[in-house]
Amino acid sequence: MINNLSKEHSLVSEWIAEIRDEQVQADRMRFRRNLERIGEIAAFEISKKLSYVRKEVQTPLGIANCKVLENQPVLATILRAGLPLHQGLLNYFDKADNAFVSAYRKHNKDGSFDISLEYLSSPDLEGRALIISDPMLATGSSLVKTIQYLREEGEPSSIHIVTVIACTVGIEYVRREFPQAVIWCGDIDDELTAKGYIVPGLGDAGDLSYGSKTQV
Ligand SMILES: O=P(O)(O)OC[C@H]1O[C@H](OP(=O)(O)OP(=O)(O)O)[C@H](O)[C@@H]1O
Ligand SMILES: O=c1cc[nH]c(=O)[nH]1
Ligand SMILES: [Mg+2]
Repeated sequence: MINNLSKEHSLVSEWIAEIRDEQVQADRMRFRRNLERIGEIAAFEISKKLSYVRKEVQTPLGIANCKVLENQPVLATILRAGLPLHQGLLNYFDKADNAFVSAYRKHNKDGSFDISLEYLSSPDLEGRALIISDPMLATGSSLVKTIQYLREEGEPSSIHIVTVIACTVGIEYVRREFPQAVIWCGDIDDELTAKGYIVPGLGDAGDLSYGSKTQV
């Protein structure tokens, strides 16, 4: 299942226009904050799909019958571009547990690349709602490999994928591998370059958030 957060008119469209805009991108703080804001909106939408239990809360004047999350989700993200989006999710799911994975494109001499996964820090995922964020879903290889890796830490009760710009081919790959996962995206683009960049996309989300890195 796929939910496009800009299908309805909302501020998400305005923030996506800003993160795509090469002039606005010069302001790295705004770029990161816009990713974070989209994470906050995604958290609110996902929160409507989770389970709640009744809880009696003592107010200064009486007892209120409230609803609270039955279980806290696990928020996972992929270093490094995932960090601002993850922070947005964590701003709302403030009691969540967290998982971090390092996945990056290791470039070969012929211009092709493999996804290198070197670091994983995760709680037991058995029976938990897993919300995994990465702003760019291009070929889908990073997400697919990351989810395979994370599932070794236990089988989640549900998987939500939060991304900002998703490419059609990557969405299809992720859906084939994990038909049970729900994808939340900010916008969908159809084109992918031979080097795996989304067009029009926004460029390199990691570099735009944190600066360029030496080629690996
Ligand atoms: O769908 P895919 O084709 O796998 O591409 C998407 C991945 O590429 C980017 O990370 P990148 O490798 O640029 O690392 P970075 O976050 O350090 O910039 C992005 O944040 C995703 O993790
Ligand atoms: O277009 C793309 C593809 C992968 N990663 C990015 O940051 N941008
Ligand atoms: Mg990058």
